[in-house]
Amino acid sequence: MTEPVPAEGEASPADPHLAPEPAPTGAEGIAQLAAAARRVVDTVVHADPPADAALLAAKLHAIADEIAGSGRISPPRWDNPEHNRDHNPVTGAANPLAPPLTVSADGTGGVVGTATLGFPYQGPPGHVHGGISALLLDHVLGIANAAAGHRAMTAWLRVSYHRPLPLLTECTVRGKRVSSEGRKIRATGTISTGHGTHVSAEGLFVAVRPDLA
Ligand SMILES: CCCCCCCCCC(=O)SCCNC(=O)CCNC(=O)[C@H](O)C(C)(C)COP(=O)(O)OP(=O)(O)OC[C@H]1O[C@@H](n2cnc3c(N)ncnc32)[C@H](O)[C@@H]1OP(=O)(O)O
Repeated sequence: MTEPVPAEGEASPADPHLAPEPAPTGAEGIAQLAAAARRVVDTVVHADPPADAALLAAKLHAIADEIAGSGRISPPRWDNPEHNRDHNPVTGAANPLAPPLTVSADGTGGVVGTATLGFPYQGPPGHVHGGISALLLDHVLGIANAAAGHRAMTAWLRVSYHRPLPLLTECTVRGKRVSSEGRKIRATGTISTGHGTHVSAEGLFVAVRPDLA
């Protein structure tokens, strides 16, 4: 069947270029750039080397130069929640390294997040690198502590790998503060899929000194 032809000067609703989204600003714009950069990384990691790789690399450098031309954000500060939230490598919408994991309260005093990890996070073939699992748990336990009112640094984290965590499979990351004693906070967490628990962790965190927080 032939598509109806729009009258002269009339935008065709089928053509996305004729009805562009309003230009994003601020955090939304950075999140959009980060999502595009994430896609570039994911594509590059499992691409066959293209014949024109040098040309494509030059184009990517030109794009990076153009983005850098708009300047840089101010240095990170402990008391800047926007930086902490948007730029971290786990949940940060502004960080192309972040899957990103989306985290919210789990209704029982802990926090829960989901993510589907692709090839940039691969360790054993077809499975997530153990260091990435530790990263996710470290951060989610930190968020669980923050949600319970404690901004704290990891003193130690003990991670147990029960079974390999598959790539390209939605996983659920949970964290919960279990106790506090002075500035010392203990928290635990898991990474699971429909097949059960793959990774678990427990950690000791120490509340950030008041002169830093
Ligand atoms: C919305 C926000 C969400 C944020 C989520 C972010 C999560 C990010 C998690 C991270 O990745 S944090 C980065 C990785 N961790 C670090 O870089 C920490 C490096 N270490 C330090 O900065 C300090 O060693 C530390 C803050 C952990 C403790 O130094 P302090 O000078 O503040 O504390 P102090 O040494 O006085 O110790 C306080 C208590 O903790 C105990 N402690 C400290 N480190 C310990 C350790 N490693 N093992 C066992 N206990 C430890 C210490 O014995 C003592 O116990 P008591 O009160 O019973 O005497």
